[in-house]
Amino acid sequence: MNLVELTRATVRLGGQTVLENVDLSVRAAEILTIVGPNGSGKSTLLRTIIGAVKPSAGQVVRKPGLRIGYVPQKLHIDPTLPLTVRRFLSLPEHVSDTAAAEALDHAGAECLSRQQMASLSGGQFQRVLLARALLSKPDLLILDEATQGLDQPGSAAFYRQIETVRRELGCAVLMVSHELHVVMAASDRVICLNGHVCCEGAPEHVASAPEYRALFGTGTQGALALYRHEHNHSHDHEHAHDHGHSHDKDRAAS
Ligand SMILES: Nc1ncnc2c1ncn2[C@@H]1O[C@H](COP(=O)(O)OP(=O)(O)OP(=O)(O)O)[C@@H](O)[C@H]1O
Repeated sequence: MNLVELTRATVRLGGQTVLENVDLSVRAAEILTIVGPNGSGKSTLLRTIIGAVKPSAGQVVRKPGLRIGYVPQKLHIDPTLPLTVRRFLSLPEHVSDTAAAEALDHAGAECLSRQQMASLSGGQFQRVLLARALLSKPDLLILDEATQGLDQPGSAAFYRQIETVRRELGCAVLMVSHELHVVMAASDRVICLNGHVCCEGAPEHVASAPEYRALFGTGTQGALALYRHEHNHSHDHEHAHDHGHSHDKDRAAS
């Protein structure tokens, strides 16, 4: 069974139709990315998937017992508040030292436990938010513009960590980002949204679809061509899902 299944989901907010007849499935262990221009309904779609927004028509079915981990865009913490990473992970519910250490380890933040939240860099802060999302051992990890404010190497490193998380924990990942070529290269499947699903499929397929080009132009073609080339020559790499050329992807991204 798919983790989440939307069937002809329509969402109206404030008298406006934000999503119309959206069909979407999230499959186990896949990395699925939603791209779309500003105001195209990406955040609303995530909120519908989580269950925070109810569709006015159509259906949303979540796998029974589905555990969702959510990494927000940002979280404001009063910089004058003394709060270590370890204590932050135990808010609002206490977690064991072992669980906290494991989550930090998976998020690539194992050495941050004793640091003050206020002293973290943007990239370290996002990794701590990722660790917090992993505490619930999610089947589905959702990231909404989780690299906003990070520079390009920082974002690329964060997406590499997401690929590692998926490989180590086997969770599905659903993300929204404006960094089209970086996230698309890291995805198994891409959905292009503009109130409705314009097109979907493998990153290469979406990047060359007329609907996608009409919305975003052809700016990502070079990066995706490089990605496809590397992908086709990845036989000597270790993991089917770890395309094994993250550095090439970073280069493509820069
Ligand atoms: N609670 C709400 N009430 C009324 N309108 C809303 C509400 N939430 C979102 N909208 C409208 O729905 C549309 C889609 O918003 P949404 O935030 O889902 O888009 P988005 O693709 O995530 O945008 P961005 O890329 O700018 O973050 C916008 O026109 C927005 O004004």
